[in-house]
Amino acid sequence: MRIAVIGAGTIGSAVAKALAEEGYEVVATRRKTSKVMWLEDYGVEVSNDNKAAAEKADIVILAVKPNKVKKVLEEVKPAVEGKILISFAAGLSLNFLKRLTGAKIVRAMSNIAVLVKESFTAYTTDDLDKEEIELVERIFGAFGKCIRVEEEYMDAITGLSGSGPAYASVFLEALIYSGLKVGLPRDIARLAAAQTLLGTAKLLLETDFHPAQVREMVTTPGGTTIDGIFELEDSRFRTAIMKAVEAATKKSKILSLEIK
Ligand SMILES: NC(=O)C1=CN([C@@H]2O[C@H](COP(=O)(O)OP(=O)(O)OC[C@H]3O[C@@H](n4cnc5c(N)ncnc54)[C@H](OP(=O)(O)O)[C@@H]3O)[C@@H](O)[C@H]2O)C=CC1
Ligand SMILES: O=C(O)[C@@H]1CCC=N1
Repeated sequence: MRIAVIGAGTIGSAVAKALAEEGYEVVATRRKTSKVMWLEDYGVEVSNDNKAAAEKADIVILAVKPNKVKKVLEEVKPAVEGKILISFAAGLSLNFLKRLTGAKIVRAMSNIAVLVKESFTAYTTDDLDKEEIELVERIFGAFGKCIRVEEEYMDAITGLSGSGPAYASVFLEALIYSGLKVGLPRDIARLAAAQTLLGTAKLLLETDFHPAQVREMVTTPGGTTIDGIFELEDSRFRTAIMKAVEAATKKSKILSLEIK
């Protein structure tokens, strides 16, 4: 199975590395190839020839920015005819992508945790048979967890879990920073913050606890946590997160309108 990753930038290079580590034959393209020569250490072939890469591949993954998709698809159109084409471009619909190629389209949204095989990938398609779905899910399995969803959810997924590592990182940065404020050394603050977020996420994934239950379990009456929660509520922390996800979702929706 040979996979071409077109657009080996932030997410494309992470995807190429993850697939190569899983044993797939991978070619990754971008114009400034010097920036990703490190991928060769993982057995990835690096190239600046999208057309040749797509021609030789069984499956093509598109990881260029949304505003570059049209140009790249014009270039590789004959080469991807009838092949599975997975697009990671935010906002671009199945219909938009289908109008540009005769490929079997999968619209997907992953996140940067591909780098540690803990990504969340949601995808939608109406072109693939059962075997092809299995194939695509095996590919996404190299990145972490994956689910198939209706296309109507893809913009919301983009706003929540595609962009999510950025929100989580802002929260982590704030936790680490506050650790410094209350006197912790940097390395201890970093470890305490990251492990706490990881542990809490695991609690949700491995038990049936609702986050509100976890919050209640931690909040000892008259104890320390309630003083922290009081400050968070006063700062409308949950409203801020909801506004962030809503704004990113809206942006995903307008991207395809902008790139008509
Ligand atoms: N970053 C993330 O966490 C996520 C991003 N995405 C999606 O992935 C896509 C890429 O995002 P991101 O990785 O952040 O962006 P980057 O800018 O880091 O990567 C895009 C890459 O595309 C390359 N590129 C541009 N034009 C061409 C071309 N004609 N042929 C081949 N390669 C080209 C660029 O390299 P060069 O200039 O050298 O050609 C660049 O490295 C977007 O559509 C985004 O919506 C999806 C999920 C998560
Ligand atoms: O910011 C972006 O547009 C991309 C899509 C999801 C994460 N990064």
